[in-house]
This record gives sequence, structure tokens and C-alpha cells, in this order.
Amino acid sequence: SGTTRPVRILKYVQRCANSGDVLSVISAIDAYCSKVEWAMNVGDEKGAILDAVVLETRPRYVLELGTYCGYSTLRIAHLLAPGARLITLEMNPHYAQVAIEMFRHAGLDAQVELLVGSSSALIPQLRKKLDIEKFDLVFIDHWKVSYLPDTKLLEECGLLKAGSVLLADNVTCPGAPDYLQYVRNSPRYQSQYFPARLEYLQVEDGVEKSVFLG
Ligand SMILES: O=C(NC/C=C/[C@H]1O[C@@H](n2cnc(C(F)(F)F)c2)[C@H](O)[C@@H]1O)c1cc([N+](=O)[O-])cc(O)c1O
Ligand SMILES: [Mg+2]
Repeated sequence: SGTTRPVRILKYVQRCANSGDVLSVISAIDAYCSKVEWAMNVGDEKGAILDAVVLETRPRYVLELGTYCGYSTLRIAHLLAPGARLITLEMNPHYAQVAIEMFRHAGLDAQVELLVGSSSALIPQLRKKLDIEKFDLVFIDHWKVSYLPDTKLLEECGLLKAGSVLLADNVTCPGAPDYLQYVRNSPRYQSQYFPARLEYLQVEDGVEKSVFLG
């Protein structure tokens, strides 16, 4: 039909979730994607791991690679302290528009800064463009082949400091083997794996938390 999957998810949220209530938006997305059609949101099980890492990190500056419908953006934004900044990168303008509408429905559009473009174009501009020195937390959930090159780009651009936390989705399914090998074998990272099911399915996945040591 004429709509895209993100648009169908957004319409369901706008119809069924209470506006201004981020938790009802999050559960509406999970309800739709578990009952009606699967979508690549981090989901509730891995989302709870993301929540725990956000709460323990108490980040002031957060970067997300891969906004899609904004599900994980909302989970993160909901747990940030006032004054913290959440930057999310999306290269598909259509997905970006859906995400902005999703943030509006949740009442969090003022809490999130969404940039549209490729990571290779945007990451080198972040310091100058956004006046951000370093990120305390990076949630990586975009193209799996981009995890490693973009992590190296974040290092080269001086956007990580000792203690910066990288949390990567899907390191088991679909998998990011070169990224895993890098963060698990580099002396510059302390890495830890959290097994969890792939969103909305009985398939094994997991997230990798890697602390940059400087
Ligand atoms: O392919 C998956 N995810 C790819 C996710 C891709 C999303 O990240 C955006 N992006 C690309 N580059 C940038 C940047 F940063 F450059 F701006 C942003 C893309 O436009 C898309 O919205 C995936 C697949 C499965 N699965 O089970 O197949 C499960 C999952 O959880 C997944 O995340
Ligand atoms: Mg994912």
C-alpha cells in the first residue's frame, strides 16, 4: 500500500498512545511491532539494558547512530537529566520526518536534536556544529557494516574521552563481527556482552557495552 512501515507505526502511535506520555508511545510501538508487523526497534528486552546503561552512565552528552522511528531515542531521552543533550543521526529523510513526529507525540521534540545525513559527513562536524567536546554515551544501531568505521571516526575526531561508553545493538543478530573483534581485542576498550533476544522474536541477539579507556 502507499504508506511505509515507519508511517504505519507512527499512525498507530498517534491513534493509540497518549500524547505527551513517552512510556505509552514506547509501549504502543512495541505492541504494534509484536502484534502487527515486525520492525527493527531495539525493543523492550534490549531496551531495558539500554535503560540500565543510561541510568548508570548519567550522560550529559549522548550520540545515537540510527534513529529509524525514534524508539530508542525516546527510551534514552526519557532517562536524561535536565540540561543533557541527545543527538541522533539519521540518513533517510523520510525516517527522520517520522521520528520527529514520533518525538512530537511523546512531547520530547525539544529534548532531541536530530541531524539528517551520513555518519561520515556528520561526525566530523559535530564538535564545531554543536559545540560538543566529547560524548559520554554513544548508542550504535545503524548499518552493521558502519559500526567499526564510525567508531574509529569518533576516536579520530576526538569525540570520546576516558570513560565514554559505547553501547552497540545487534552484535549477534544480524551481527557486527569486525566491530566486536575490535572492541574486544583493543587495549583501549573494556568490553562486556549482554545476551538478549532479538526484538519481538525468539532469536538470540545481544548488546555490547564498551568503555573507552582513553
Ligand atoms: O539492519 C538493522 N539496522 C540498520 C538500521 C539502520 C537505520 O540507521 C539509519 N542510519 C544509517 N546511517 C546513519 C547515520 F548514522 F549515518 F546517520 C543512520 C538508517 O537510515 C536506518 O534508519 C537491524 C536489523 C535487524 N534484523 O533483525 O535484521 C535488527 C536490528 O535491531 C537492526 O538494527
Ligand atoms: Mg538494532
